[in-house]
Amino acid sequence: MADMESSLEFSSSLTSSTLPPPRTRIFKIIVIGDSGVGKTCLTYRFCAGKFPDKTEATIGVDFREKLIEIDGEKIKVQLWDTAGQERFRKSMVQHYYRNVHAVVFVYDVTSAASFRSLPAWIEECRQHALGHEVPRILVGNKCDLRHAAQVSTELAQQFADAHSMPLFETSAKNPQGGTNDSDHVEAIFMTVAHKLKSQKPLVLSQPANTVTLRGQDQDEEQRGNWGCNCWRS
Ligand SMILES: Nc1nc2c(ncn2[C@@H]2O[C@H](COP(=O)(O)OP(=O)(O)OP(=O)(O)O)[C@@H](O)[C@H]2O)c(=O)[nH]1
Repeated sequence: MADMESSLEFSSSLTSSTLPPPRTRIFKIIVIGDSGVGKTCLTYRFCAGKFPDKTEATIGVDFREKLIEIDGEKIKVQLWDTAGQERFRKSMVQHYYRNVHAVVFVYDVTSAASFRSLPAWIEECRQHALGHEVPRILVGNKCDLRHAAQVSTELAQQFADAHSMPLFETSAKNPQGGTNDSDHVEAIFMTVAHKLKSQKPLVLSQPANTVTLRGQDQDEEQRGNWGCNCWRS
C-alpha cells in the first residue's frame, strides 16, 4: 500500500512538473470611432460589467481584458480602447493595428458627425493594411438617448450592409435599451468572440492564470511587449 501511495505521489509530481501550463488564446479587438462616442464606456461595460462613474478623453490607448469561456475553452478578449482625438492618437496609431483580430467601429446615435466620420475610420484601417478577413462590426451607441437621435437605424443599416458589417445599436449606459436583453453590450462582444473562435487560430497565447481586467494607461516602455500583443498581467 505504502509503495502504491509513493508511486502515485511520484507520478502526480511528475505530471505537474512536466506538463506545460494551460495556454489561453488571446483575441485582440480594437475599438475605434470619434472622440466621445463612448468607446471607453462600452469596453468598460463589457470588462467590468458596469458603466464607469466618470471618463476622460483617452490618451493613446487603454487596455481592458476579460476572460470568457466559449464551448469549454477559456479565451482572453483583449479590448484596445483607442483615443478618438487625433492629437492623442498620432504617435500610437501604427501599434493599434498590429496583430488585430477584429475591429469594432463605434458612432454615437445622437451625433450625425460621428456617423459621417465612419468612412474615414474605415479608410484608416485600409491604410494600415487590415485585410478583409478581419471581422468588423458597427456599433451605434447611446441608444438610451433615442429622443435625441440624429442617425436612423435605417441609414445605419444601409451603411453597414454596404460595408458588409453587422450593425448593433446599444447603450453602454443602459444596455437593455428598451429590449428584453439583459446585457446587450456583453452579447455584442461575445458575438465577435464566437466569430473569432470559429476562425483559424491566428492568435497568440499566454498562461491562463492572469488578471482578467486592465483599465489603466500604460506607456510604451512600461508595456514592453509591443508588437507581440501578449504580456503577463
Ligand atoms: N447617455 C449616454 N452617455 C454615454 C454612453 N456612453 C458613453 N456616454 C458618455 O459619453 C461621454 C464620452 O464617453 P467615452 O466613453 O469617454 O467616449 P470615448 O469614445 O472613449 O472618447 P475618447 O476617449 O475621447 O475617444 C461620457 O460623458 C460618457 O458618460 C451611453 O451609452 N449613453
